[in-house]
Amino acid sequence: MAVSTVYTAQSLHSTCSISTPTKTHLGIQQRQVLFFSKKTNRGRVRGGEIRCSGDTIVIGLAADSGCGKSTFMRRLTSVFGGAAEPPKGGNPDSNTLISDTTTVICLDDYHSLDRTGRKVEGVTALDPRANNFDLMYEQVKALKDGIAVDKPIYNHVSGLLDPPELIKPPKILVIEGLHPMYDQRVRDLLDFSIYLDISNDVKFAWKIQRDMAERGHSLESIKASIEARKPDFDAYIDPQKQYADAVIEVLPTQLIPDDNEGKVLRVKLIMKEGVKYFSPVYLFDEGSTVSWIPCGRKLTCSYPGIKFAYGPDTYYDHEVSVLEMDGQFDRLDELIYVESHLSNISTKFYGEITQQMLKHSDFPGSNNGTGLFQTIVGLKIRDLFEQITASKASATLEATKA
Ligand SMILES: Nc1ncnc2c1ncn2[C@@H]1O[C@H](COP(=O)(O)OP(=O)(O)OP(=O)(O)O)[C@@H](O)[C@H]1O
Ligand SMILES: O=C(CO)[C@H](O)[C@H](O)COP(=O)(O)O
Repeated sequence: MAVSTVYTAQSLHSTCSISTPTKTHLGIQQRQVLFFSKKTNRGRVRGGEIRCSGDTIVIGLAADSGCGKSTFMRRLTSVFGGAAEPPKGGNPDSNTLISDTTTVICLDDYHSLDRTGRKVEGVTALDPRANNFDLMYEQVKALKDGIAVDKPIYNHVSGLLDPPELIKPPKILVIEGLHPMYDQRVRDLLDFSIYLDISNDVKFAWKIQRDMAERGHSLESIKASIEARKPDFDAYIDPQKQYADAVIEVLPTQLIPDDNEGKVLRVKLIMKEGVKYFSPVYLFDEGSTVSWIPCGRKLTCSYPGIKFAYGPDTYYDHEVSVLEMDGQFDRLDELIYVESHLSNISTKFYGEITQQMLKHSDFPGSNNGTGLFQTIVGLKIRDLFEQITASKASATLEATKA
């Protein structure tokens, strides 16, 4: 049946269309509703069907394991205020984090093979054959359409697939994990996508630090696990960065010749041009090529100092703007000096980036470009969300007037 008019009902918090041939006004339509299910977001009206699409925006965050996704998610959630918690009263090993505005689901939950299954089949978790992309697509689409889903849980403690958990459509759904941009159907549902591109040397250093200190793994077993994953990482995970709207690339510093300590990092924020609702951040002058050493009277820098760069470039044949920071901050409160030279940062007040960075100074990467750029991307996502919401609201208003 053809959709002929747009229906808005305050109780539904979504935009709904009715397949009736007559153009009707809100009051009449409310009398026409015969049945409506909030679970499926569908119902019947006299002479037709009602279908609602939700207001959920979907963000994809791709990276290999141990590359800072959880840290990034904590920064993003904090931009919206409120803490993110696992679903109340649910599975204690749930991978989901829910706050007032955001729900973060981990795509490991769509592993179709559990740990034993992968061993038997001889595949890694990065291999598409170990993941259920049909279900991932159906459930992300349902949530985007405002429909709750029973999502499976992959239990990282037991290595088994646990009974599903109910996920309701949030304002912002973040799908984070190995493959948010691998399947074109899922990719097409994303309103914005991010790839955390950690160079091999840095990834190795982070993994050793975490898996040895926190998980009791030996150096040899960590090396073996990284080597075993590498071919599948190169084949299935890394290529997704070509689709990302923003890439945070983490490399060894260039400020220390032949550095092999991996403590000082050079971080690039690669921002695609022409993405709807996203205007890349710039330093001093949009579109110019800039190199800036901010150390001196207003920014304290110990060895090896700090260097920023900004300029246009191409990335996988796309036009991009790249902002780069090499080095680390000695005093986070002085970050305001750098912040005041950046534009298009989508802050709500002067110094918001600095405030966010100070608030989470204990998070990994708070003194370097990883923390700074993750915070900036968080602010850009808030801005994108506000723009999409405003544009949907005005489209609905126009449609009800028609
Ligand atoms: N910006 C950073 N600077 C330094 N170390 C970092 C940074 N981000 C993450 N790490 C290190 O990497 C480890 C993994 O980070 P995090 O838990 O955020 O990654 P993840 O991608 O969510 O991992 P997983 O998918 O395996 O759960 C941290 O314990 C920390 O040691
Ligand atoms: O790449 C991963 C994503 O986090 C994990 O290795 C994958 O999910 C398998 O988990 P586990 O090692 O706990 O069985």
